[in-house]
Amino acid sequence: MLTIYSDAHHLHHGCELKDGVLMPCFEQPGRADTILARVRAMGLGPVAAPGEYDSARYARVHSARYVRFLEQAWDEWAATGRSHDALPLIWPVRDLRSDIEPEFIDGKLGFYAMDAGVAITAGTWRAVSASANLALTGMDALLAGESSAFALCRPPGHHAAAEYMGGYCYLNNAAIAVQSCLDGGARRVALLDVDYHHGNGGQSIFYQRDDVMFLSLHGDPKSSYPYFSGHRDEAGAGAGLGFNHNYPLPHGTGWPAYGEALRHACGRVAAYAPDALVVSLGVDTFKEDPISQFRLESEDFLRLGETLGGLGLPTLFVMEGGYMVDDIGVNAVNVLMGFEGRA
Ligand SMILES: NCCCCCC(=O)NO
Ligand SMILES: [Zn+2]
Repeated sequence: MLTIYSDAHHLHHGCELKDGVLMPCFEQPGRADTILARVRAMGLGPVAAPGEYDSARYARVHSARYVRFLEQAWDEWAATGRSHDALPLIWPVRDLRSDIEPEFIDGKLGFYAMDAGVAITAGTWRAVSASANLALTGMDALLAGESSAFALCRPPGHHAAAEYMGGYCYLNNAAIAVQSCLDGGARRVALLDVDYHHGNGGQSIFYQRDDVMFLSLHGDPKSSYPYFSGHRDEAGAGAGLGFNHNYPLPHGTGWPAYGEALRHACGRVAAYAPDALVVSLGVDTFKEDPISQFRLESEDFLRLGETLGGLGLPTLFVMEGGYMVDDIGVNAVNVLMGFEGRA
């Protein structure tokens, strides 16, 4: 399996406000480094650098003004004389106005964010755009005939929606790849999110469309981040009604229940008969993950990959979450090995 990787991710490692404390973000460079080392140790396949793409490709799923915000945010922040990480401090919730984009950077940060898990630093834009380019490069490989590819994206993207960032995510790498697949001639694409946290961004972007089926297995939002999306009754809207499927699962979920939900989701994918499958691959479903509450073991990720391989679809894996750095390489690559039948 081809892996797409860039060292540019080292340019980004901000702080986050977690449990009321400002701390180094759990979404750290060692995550991608550990996965890359495992890719190489297991001989998964060639490792390629990403191609260069115009930011207009990101604007196929994000708004142009949001992409411009991401590109310019650090400079606008630094122009105020601040050299530390930029974080949102106010959000347009409930009856506050969100129809007028603030001019000042502190207002824009909240206008374009859903939470305080998205620090912006001097290198964030370069890291974020490189991460999206990994996904575009992986999708170009599928469009050129590869049966599968792995975009080792960092930062992740599945919480980012058309006009907001959040949960360590800035550009929705997987959604950008899905749209690129359709722009490349596909009629239908399935986006399956196996990260512990609901992929609210991908759901939101494709919610009213029937050319993308979105499916997500995740911690029940009644008790898991992002808390405000991912319920079972979110079925799509308009032309998209019936093409959005959520599988909220309780704290403590292990492989038996997870595998059952995954097989059900795969049955829906098979019935949809897409031209390609994009997988938002988070491995924070691991039993030792420091910020999540499922109980998957490392061997279960082999089974997860095998189950996806059974679909027989051209498949792009896009890296999302997973924060037990010591085990993230084994767990992520186990999915890919299982997919290839090398379990
Ligand atoms: N800062 C709150 C928790 C963010 C979760 C990020 C993640 O792994 N999403 O998939
Ligand atoms: Zn996650």
